[in-house]
Amino acid sequence: MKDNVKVGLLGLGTVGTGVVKMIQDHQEQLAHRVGCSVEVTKVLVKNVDKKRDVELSKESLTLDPYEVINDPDVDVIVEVMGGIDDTKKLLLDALNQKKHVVTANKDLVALYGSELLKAASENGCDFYYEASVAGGIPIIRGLADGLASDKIKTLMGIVNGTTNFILTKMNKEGMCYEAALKEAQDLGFAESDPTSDVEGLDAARKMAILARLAFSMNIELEDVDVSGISSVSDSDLKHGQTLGYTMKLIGYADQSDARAEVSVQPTFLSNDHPLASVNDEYNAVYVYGEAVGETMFYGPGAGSLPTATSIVSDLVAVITNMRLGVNGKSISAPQFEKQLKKPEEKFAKYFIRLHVRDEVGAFSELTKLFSANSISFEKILQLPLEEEGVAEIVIVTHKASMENYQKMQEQIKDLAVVRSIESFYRVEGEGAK
Ligand SMILES: NC(=O)C1=CN([C@@H]2O[C@H](COP(=O)(O)OP(=O)(O)OC[C@H]3O[C@@H](n4cnc5c(N)ncnc54)[C@H](OP(=O)(O)O)[C@@H]3O)[C@@H](O)[C@H]2O)C=CC1
Ligand SMILES: N[C@@H](CC=O)C(=O)O
Ligand code: NA
Repeated sequence: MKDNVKVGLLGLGTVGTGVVKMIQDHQEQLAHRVGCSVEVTKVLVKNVDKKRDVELSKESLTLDPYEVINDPDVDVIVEVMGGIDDTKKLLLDALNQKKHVVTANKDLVALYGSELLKAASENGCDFYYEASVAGGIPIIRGLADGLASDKIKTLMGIVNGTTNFILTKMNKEGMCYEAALKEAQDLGFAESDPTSDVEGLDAARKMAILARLAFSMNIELEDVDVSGISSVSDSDLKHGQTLGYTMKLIGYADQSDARAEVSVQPTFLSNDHPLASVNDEYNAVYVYGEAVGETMFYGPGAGSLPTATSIVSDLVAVITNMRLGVNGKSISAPQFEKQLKKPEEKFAKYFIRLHVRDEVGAFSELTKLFSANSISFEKILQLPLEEEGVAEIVIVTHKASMENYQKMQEQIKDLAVVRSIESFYRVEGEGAK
């Protein structure tokens, strides 16, 4: 075993800077853990003249990725530059050069994680990606190691800090959506184009990665049903609060009878669900295992040092494997063939807010339609609106199948008493699993 492991870094931005700081500041502890020193020797950047927050020799910076990847002295590549297709090519080239890879890149892992893991194993290399989901929370390791003995039934995650920050500000401080988004951008949580945060794509990528691992099935990004928070209104939040719910953007993954469903959608959580009190930019993943029951992983989902913690812990794992001579030996292929639930196999409760004509028989029309589709009411609110002759009705249903909801949604538009369907949200977290 070498007495000095050399790391090539692709990217020296928010996360890359944290990685260099941690390796430098925790050197003594790292050396004790892995039995050798660890050093960042080559770093890819876009601009070598930019002022950096860490001390690195100017000669270690390069504009050419292949100066890092082809360097025979570099043992491990840490990818913290972002990007998809070009970055995938770089990482495949690195693996083919027998370099181990650690990445924080959720966009890439969600789309090409299986391919990269396969290439790693064929080359006898490690490919680790803890930082790609929920930044500093050890959720990948939690599923892959901590809960390896269990059968995971359900995952529910708040895995996007930006949307959790926005919803918390709207809920607790009455801030408007636009102002809350601006603050999340100013604080640096949001992606450069925040559309992927607010429309749920960032969370969908993370849920695809988690569901693939938890269910050992090749779940792909396109298997995730996605909707974001951009149309959540103050009225929805207010009615939710009245009924004892908190709105969160929830990534939901569940498997029953070897069939999986994965979605990301704004969801009303019962206030007593543990995820309901995860606020601001924090992330959390609730995991229900058949044997263990309920567990929850909580912490910072982004940020320089939290994310670097996961990267450097992955480095510790790679170097430990080097010492033991077992790199690339972990099983990466999924155990099960992918099977997804059909709409008639997906069950949930829903919150529905409608504007209806306030006239005799309106309610009985609604009741007839819901019961024709085998959907029963659990909670109902009716409130007058400012406009004469129009009332707002909020219904929370008992659990029913997605197939029945879809039929009801199609038919409700044709009811003469219904003026508009204002919103429709999943409800979770009430009652036993
Ligand atoms: N920020 C966070 O909290 C989290 C980020 N991630 C992921 O980590 C990765 C990095 O994120 P972050 O540190 O925030 O990103 P930044 O934009 O802060 O940093 C990107 C770095 O990569 C360099 N870079 C980017 N493209 C190229 C290129 N084509 N050639 C050379 N250098 C390049 C930039 O160089 P230069 O400095 O010269 O401009 C910069 O140093 C992303 O995949 C992100 O999704 C994951 C979890 C949390
Ligand atoms: N934009 C992301 C950053 C981390 O992945 C988020 O808001 O969670
Ligand atoms: Na993580």
